[in-house]
Amino acid sequence: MNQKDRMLAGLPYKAWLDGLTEERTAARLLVHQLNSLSPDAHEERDELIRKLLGKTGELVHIETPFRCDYGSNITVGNNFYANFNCTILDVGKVVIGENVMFAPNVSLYTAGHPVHPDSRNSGYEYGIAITIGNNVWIGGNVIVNPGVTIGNNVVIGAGSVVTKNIPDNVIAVGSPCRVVREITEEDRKYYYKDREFDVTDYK
Ligand SMILES: CC(=O)SCCNC(=O)CCNC(=O)[C@H](O)C(C)(C)COP(=O)(O)OP(=O)(O)OC[C@H]1O[C@@H](n2cnc3c(N)ncnc32)[C@H](O)[C@@H]1OP(=O)(O)O
Repeated sequence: MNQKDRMLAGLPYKAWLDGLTEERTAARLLVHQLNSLSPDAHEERDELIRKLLGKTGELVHIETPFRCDYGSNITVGNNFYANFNCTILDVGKVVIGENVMFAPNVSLYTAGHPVHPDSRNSGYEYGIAITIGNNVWIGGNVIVNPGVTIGNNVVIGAGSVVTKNIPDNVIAVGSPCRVVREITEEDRKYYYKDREFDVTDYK
């Protein structure tokens, strides 16, 4: 296995060997182009995002600045929105489902280093895949750590550090992020706390 195969398999690998530095440089050039676009350059932005990311659904809107390591290890489903300053360290695979929204400053870190200083100084590091389900809203300033899977129909509260898997149909918050409650049919009525929808095209 070369270092890229090791990286994508979640094994310890060296990030500067076997063409990985060159791949990151190529991605950084695309990211730089993306982040330098005029806000009204909608088509160019869409094209660059599709060139940068591995696979993308139909509607994908990423506000700039956006940062990632490779881009090619990120798969995004249909109807994805990321607000300003999203950082995805995709040395491991990142799979994002359909209808997913990120608030500002969301960071997905597949990358990490051994905790023992001697092991860390060996230069070996790792990437462990992150998976995010369908219909997920991630609040502002959330960090998702290596290896985490977030289920379907989940809300992650602002400022959370997600260190463990989160099941389907829940609200989870905090550092470390923990489930606070299930999302139920009762929630359908409200748009914010106890404020009910007053519109006719959605109830
Ligand atoms: C140079 C670079 O760019 S690196 C890329 C960026 N990557 C990162 O920033 C990842 C940083 N990694 C972390 O935060 C990791 O969680 C580490 C290294 C601290 C994990 O250390 P470990 O010894 O494996 O801790 P472990 O995962 O077993 O967690 C122990 C407890 O601390 C909690 N915990 C772990 N990390 C955090 C955190 N960052 N914030 C809050 N709680 C945390 C866990 O939930 C767990 O809680 P519990 O005992 O209540 O279940």
